Amino acid sequence: MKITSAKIIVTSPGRNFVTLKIQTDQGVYGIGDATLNGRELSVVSYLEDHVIPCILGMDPQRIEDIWQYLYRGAYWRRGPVTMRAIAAVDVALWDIKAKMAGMPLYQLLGGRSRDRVMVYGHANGREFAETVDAVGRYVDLGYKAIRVQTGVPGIKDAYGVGRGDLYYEPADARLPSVTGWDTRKALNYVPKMFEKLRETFGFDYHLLHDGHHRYTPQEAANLGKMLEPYQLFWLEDCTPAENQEAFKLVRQHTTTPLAVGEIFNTIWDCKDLIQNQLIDYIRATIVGAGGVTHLRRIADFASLYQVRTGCHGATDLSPVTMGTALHFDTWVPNFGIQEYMRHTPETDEIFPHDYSFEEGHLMCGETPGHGVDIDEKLAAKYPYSQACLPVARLEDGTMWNW
Ligand SMILES: O=C(O)C(=O)C[C@H](O)[C@H](O)CO
Ligand SMILES: [Mg+2]
Repeated sequence: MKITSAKIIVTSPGRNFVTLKIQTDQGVYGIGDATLNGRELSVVSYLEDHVIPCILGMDPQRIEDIWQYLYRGAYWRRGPVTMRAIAAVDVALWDIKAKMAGMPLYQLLGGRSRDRVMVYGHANGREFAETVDAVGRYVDLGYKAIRVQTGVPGIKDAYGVGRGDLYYEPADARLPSVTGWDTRKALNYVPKMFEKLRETFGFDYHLLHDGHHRYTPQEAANLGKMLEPYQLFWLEDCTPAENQEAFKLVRQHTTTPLAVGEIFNTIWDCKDLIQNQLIDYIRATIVGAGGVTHLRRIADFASLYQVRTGCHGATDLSPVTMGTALHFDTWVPNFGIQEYMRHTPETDEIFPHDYSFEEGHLMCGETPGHGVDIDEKLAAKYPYSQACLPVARLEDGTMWNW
């Protein structure tokens, strides 16, 4: 069996998506997601210039070998561009293998570990009342777990707020727009928000919060401690994780569960965090961390330390990643939760899929493969349009982490 062609489809139904379609000499094709929000064309170039020429003629059944070839063979390892390109190939090959086997992907991975996959949605508001209303809408939609971000008085465009409710989109301008940050103001406001939410909705719902890399380890420890009475499912990205040791300080001071990893590319980014049990949930995802082949390696390693999965699932990950992640989540023994921000109806139309939502859970379908396809004619109607993620500055103008 041979790979006969590989084609890249860029489409922008409100946001950019990069999809790789691999064709074989047996007439079976597979698709993979290669979207890197705000840097889409860099992955397109990496695929076109360096990856596709190498894989043409290879045997698509040799998924592991092709993964190793693309990872080791480049000599230059890791990084978001390289690992997304590898992920796109890997997912397309798993799609092909599962289609050839006539099985939904989760069966190839080892079969079902659960009936359905608990997901969390994103609620946000500019202040308390609006945020409480937003959470209420998610409760009405049936969600059992809700990530909550709130505007903070005095902070311009606080992270995760005011960029859409069901269809959140942070990449909003050709050049990065400038948002603000003030840790003191956030620390004053965020715990009060969760107090209000627990008063209103009780403790039956899972609540989550994303610090989006804004706090120092000491500040993150303080936040985690203040949030303890509200029993969060997790506090995400409470401090930047390039220095994995930084989480020791946070861990020593709080029992609030910690999640990290949506920007991780390989097992090496989280090795110390996992083996030192500094986190509870690993957020690495299919498209970000080298596809099914590598994410499985991370999850298996994490299982040794009782760290559970919580795959990134923002809308900049296309339905191809969501569909594949749901097969992965259905199989993976140490599953925690799956993030689920809804794609717009236009996006769903371009990417027909067989997964479905019910009572706060997603279910993958039984179609052979990962269950997601692409309508190329429709995709062509939405040409690429450059959009960048914002940046953040402190009040005195200092650059901070967005
Ligand atoms: O979904 C999350 O937890 C995020 O932090 C979303 C990111 O800001 C988004 O994926 C950036 O493109
Ligand atoms: Mg996040």
